[in-house]
Amino acid sequence: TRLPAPLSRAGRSRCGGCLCGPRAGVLPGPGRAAPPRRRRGANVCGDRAVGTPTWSCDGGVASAPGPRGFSGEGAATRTRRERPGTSFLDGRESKCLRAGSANSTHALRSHGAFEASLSRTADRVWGRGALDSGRARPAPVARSPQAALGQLCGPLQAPGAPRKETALREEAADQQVKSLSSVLSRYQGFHGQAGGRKNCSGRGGAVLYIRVPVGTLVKEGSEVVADLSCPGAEYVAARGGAGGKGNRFFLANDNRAPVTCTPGQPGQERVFFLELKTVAHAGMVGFPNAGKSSLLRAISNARPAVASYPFTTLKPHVGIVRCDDHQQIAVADIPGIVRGAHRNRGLGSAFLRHVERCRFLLFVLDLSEPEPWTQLEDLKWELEQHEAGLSQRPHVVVANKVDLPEARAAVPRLRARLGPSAVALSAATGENVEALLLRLRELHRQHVATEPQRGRQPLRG
Ligand SMILES: Nc1nc2c(ncn2[C@@H]2O[C@H](COP(=O)(O)OP(=O)(O)OP(=O)(O)O)[C@@H](O)[C@H]2O)c(=O)[nH]1
Ligand SMILES: [Mg+2]
Repeated sequence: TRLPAPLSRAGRSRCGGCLCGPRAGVLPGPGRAAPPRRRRGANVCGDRAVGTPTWSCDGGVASAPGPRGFSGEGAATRTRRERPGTSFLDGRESKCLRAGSANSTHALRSHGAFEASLSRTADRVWGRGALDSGRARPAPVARSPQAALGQLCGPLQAPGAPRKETALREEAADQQVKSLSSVLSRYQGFHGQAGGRKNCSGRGGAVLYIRVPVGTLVKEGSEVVADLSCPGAEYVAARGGAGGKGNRFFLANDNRAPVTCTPGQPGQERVFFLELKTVAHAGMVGFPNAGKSSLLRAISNARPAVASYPFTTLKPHVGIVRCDDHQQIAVADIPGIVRGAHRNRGLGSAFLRHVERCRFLLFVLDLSEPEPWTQLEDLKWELEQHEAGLSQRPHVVVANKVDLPEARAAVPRLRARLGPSAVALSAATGENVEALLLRLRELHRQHVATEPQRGRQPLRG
């Protein structure tokens, strides 16, 4: 009659007289404790099938495929351990293996010229080497993109653990980038390195910068998470997962030669929508054919298209006006607005978002039209429909085409209606353009005096 195997202190049966715990090839179920680690020199047992996670009492077992070197149930001694790889953890050495974190980013550009969407999927890199018990199994992480959205994958490392490998994904506002067309449709981050021998930590993954134009709004769903409105502004879009723990982490009095490591955690997965709002000091607002593009050509080096048909300009152009005192004023030529634009007439009001960022406005009226002052009322009405208070920003009223006889005749009536501050000029001939530049300079000076100093935002909080 075979006697039942003696019980260990933990209440588990020993096999073959050695001190090992559950038999190799058996996964510890819920509520069942992981096997204790074997002291050096203790007996080893366990049969195993290749590809099945297994345990041995000394913890020197890898995930699939299973390690070699142990065979036979109840084998009394271990004669030699074969290394499954160059970085296999040897029970006689203290080494640190770490898993790098990995991330990848997808971007889907939408139809609009100023919108793009970014999404990321997390990748994972498992630690090389051995996993020996349930304790070393990685925590389950959400796999579906929806479940993983906004998730910072991987727990923070315990004190004393090797340095966390973190890969950052960032967006940086760059003045050299003029549109979102340079933003690619997919980004993949850099992996952290695996740890090495002699207690060496792996190098963290490098920072991947995505350069976007100044004025980019970063949205996550409908929520605005970052407003990169000043040069050099940065936003950490996604963080890499924490690195794995090397076997040094598992060093204990009863385990002087740990051969356990943990894998790195998957990185963060987030989906962004990028929206560009043109940033300029002054925005030119007017009806189609009022002469906005012609005026921008007259006061700056910008060369927007000019034609005698409405809606020549379909996207904003920014020109730089250089003043005598070396100040530079950015002036944006906004596509024409018609009555009912807020009800989607004409080009609609989508591009009015570019006006939101302008510190002051130039209302450009076509003085050759009958009753040009009504244009001003309509323009202000449309701005108010888009955003309350938008029409109240500091502004200059510009009456264009004064070179035409009917326009010149309308100047006194215009002044009577709008006051003497309205600037009557001709973009075509350059008549009285200096008066507009002086007004621009004055508005810019007021803006600089009132605008709070905004420096470069910190990279990490
Ligand atoms: N006579 C005269 N014609 C002008 C003047 N400024 C512009 N024009 C003409 O007006 C027409 C429209 O000029 P644009 O500069 O394209 O007008 P716009 O406001 O940019 O028009 P959209 O881009 O459609 O909104 C062109 O045929 C210009 O030559 C001006 O000062 N005098
Ligand atoms: Mg134009």
